[in-house]
Amino acid sequence: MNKIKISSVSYTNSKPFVYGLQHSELINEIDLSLDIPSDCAAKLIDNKVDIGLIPVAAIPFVPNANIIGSYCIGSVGAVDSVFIFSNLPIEEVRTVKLDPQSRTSNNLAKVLLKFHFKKEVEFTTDANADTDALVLIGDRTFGKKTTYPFAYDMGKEWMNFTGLPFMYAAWVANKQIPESFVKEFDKALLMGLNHREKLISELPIEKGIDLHDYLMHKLDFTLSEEKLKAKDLFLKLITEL
Ligand SMILES: C=C(O[C@@H]1C=C(C(=O)O)C=C[C@H]1O)C(=O)O
Repeated sequence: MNKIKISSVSYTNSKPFVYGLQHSELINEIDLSLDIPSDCAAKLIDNKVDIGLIPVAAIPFVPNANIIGSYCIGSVGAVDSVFIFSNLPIEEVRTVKLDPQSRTSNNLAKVLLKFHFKKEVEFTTDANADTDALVLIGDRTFGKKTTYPFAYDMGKEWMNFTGLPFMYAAWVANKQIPESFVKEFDKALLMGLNHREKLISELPIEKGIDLHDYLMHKLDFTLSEEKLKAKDLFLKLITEL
């Protein structure tokens, strides 16, 4: 049988999932690559992989997209790695630089600025642009909370706005995946989540982030009804931007 091709996120947030996959029997049946989120999405859209841990904002662009399994990358309130970092208070921000590695959080920034903060701002993808604020996600945010005058945690702001948790990335397939595989896949992911304490003890200490708090409490990996509701609302709001 051909191996099932899977693209997972290369950031610390996904290490429990990767640990579970790498330490299960399933590793012999899959071809696992680790990519930045925008590449996870591109690979799934281009059918270079069968399953991807992809930004939820990219789901509408995946042919035959179906969310599989019981886990995701989410948070119930603050997440500690998805920020608008700013030189000015949000009320005064006029220009925002987007993060090329992101699909969800760039759109989340647009949704929050328009519907929550009620601001019309200019967005740019030009890496060299000098802007009032910028979107940044993943490990590159570690330690930066205190280097900018203002740091807006978008998981927290989404909660303030909607009262809902948030789902940043979901396991999505672009074709029907056998149920028996999904069952084993879920088992491997859960095993990884259950080994977080061990995994954390082996991670290098990062300045400016409490990795134990991040992986055990800030991130919330359960694909709950509430997170699905948040995903639907988020995708609807994107169409109204
Ligand atoms: C919590 C995070 O969630 C993520 C944010 C994503 C995005 O903005 O597109 C995609 C995948 C996840 O890695 C993070 O990267 O810090």
